[in-house]
Parts: sequence; C-alpha cells; structure tokens
Amino acid sequence: MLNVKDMIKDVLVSEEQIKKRIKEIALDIERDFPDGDVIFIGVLKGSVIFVSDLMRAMNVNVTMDFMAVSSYGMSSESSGIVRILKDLDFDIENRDVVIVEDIIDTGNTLKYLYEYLRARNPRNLKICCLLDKPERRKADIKADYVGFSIPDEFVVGYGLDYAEIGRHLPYVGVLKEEVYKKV
Ligand SMILES: O=P(O)(O)OC[C@H]1O[C@H](OP(=O)(O)OP(=O)(O)O)[C@H](O)[C@@H]1O
Ligand code: HPA
Ligand SMILES: [Mg+2]
Repeated sequence: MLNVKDMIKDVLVSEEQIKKRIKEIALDIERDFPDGDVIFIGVLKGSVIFVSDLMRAMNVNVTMDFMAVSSYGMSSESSGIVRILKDLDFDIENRDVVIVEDIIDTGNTLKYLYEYLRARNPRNLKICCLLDKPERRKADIKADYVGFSIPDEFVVGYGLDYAEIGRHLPYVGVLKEEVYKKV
C-alpha cells in the first residue's frame, strides 16, 4: 500500500516552526482580547489540529465551536460552492469571535463564512489562518492573523488533506504533482 510519506515532495513548514508560530499568534490574539472570553470557531475538518493546538497556547479563557463546510470534496480544486454541513451550537451576538482556519486558498470558503457570521452581529469577528496562499486568491478576503504565507502548491498535513489523506502528518508538506494531476 502507498505510504502517505511517499506522496510528499518536500516539507514546507516543520513541526517546530508550527509550534513556535502558534505561540506568537496566541500572544497576538491575547493582546487584542486581554480579557479573554473569546470564541474560536474551528472550520471542520481541516482546522481541527490547528485550533486545538492554538487553544492550548492561550492564557486567557477561550471557548470553541465548530462549523462544517466543504468546497473541495475529494478534489484538489475548489468547486467555488460552499456548503454548510454543520452550523454553530452557540449564539455569537455581541461576542468576540475568531474564525480559525487551516488555509486560505481561493478565499471562497472564508469569504462565505465571514459574511455568514457577520450577519449574526458579533462584537468582533477576526480571521486566523495557519497558511495563506495569496497567489491563488479569487475572493476579496484577508486574515487578521496568519501563520505562514506559502507558494501556490497543494499541501497536506497538520489537518490538511488530499482526498482525506495526510491530515495526521505533524508538518505541512508539498504533495507530489503526480498524485493529483493526471498526466
Ligand atoms: O480558500 P479556499 O479555496 O476556499 O480553500 C480553503 C478551504 O478548503 C479546505 O477545506 P475543504 O473544503 O477541503 O474541507 P476540509 O477542511 O474538510 O478538508 C480548507 O480546509 C479550507 O477550509
Ligand atoms: O493546498 C491545499 N491543501 C489541502 N487543502 C486545501 N484546500 C485549499 N487549498 C488546499
Ligand atoms: Mg480538504
């Protein structure tokens, strides 16, 4: 059986780099919300690993909720259509909210989510993403907290998948092109 590690071309962001950057992002969020009581909204499934590590780096109270959306499905190309598969459990009106995502690629997912959650009148609505691929942007959306800006390559690991493969890797790696491009 093909090992996921044989599908990786290079390690783009190492486990150590991720750990260090998460501490810095946590400090930035604490600086913006020193009283805590922030709601982190993780976007399933890709952000699960990031949101759980980021929460544990926080020294103020945070609560978590999740939304499930999907636009990529089993492909490496965004369909452009964002489907909500699970909505929030909690009311966010007048609350300080941070959407926590693994990656902004075309921006379609976050643009949709941002507008959707803005309509519920939170006091603050921020976006935090581990990875940003600015070259690929189609929707006009920017994150307030960014872990790493990366080139236009399809990556997996640390929550990110290709057809559900690779989420468990502790680092972010570039997928070999032959895995997702039919030649
Ligand atoms: O900026 P975009 O082009 O919209 O791409 C980013 C989104 O795509 C991926 O999710 P996916 O739909 O693959 O679901 P998953 O998190 O369950 O893997 C990723 O986790 C982001 O949510
Ligand atoms: O590079 C990526 N990898 C995994 N999932 C993604 N969703 C958008 N871009 C990516
Ligand atoms: Mg995915």
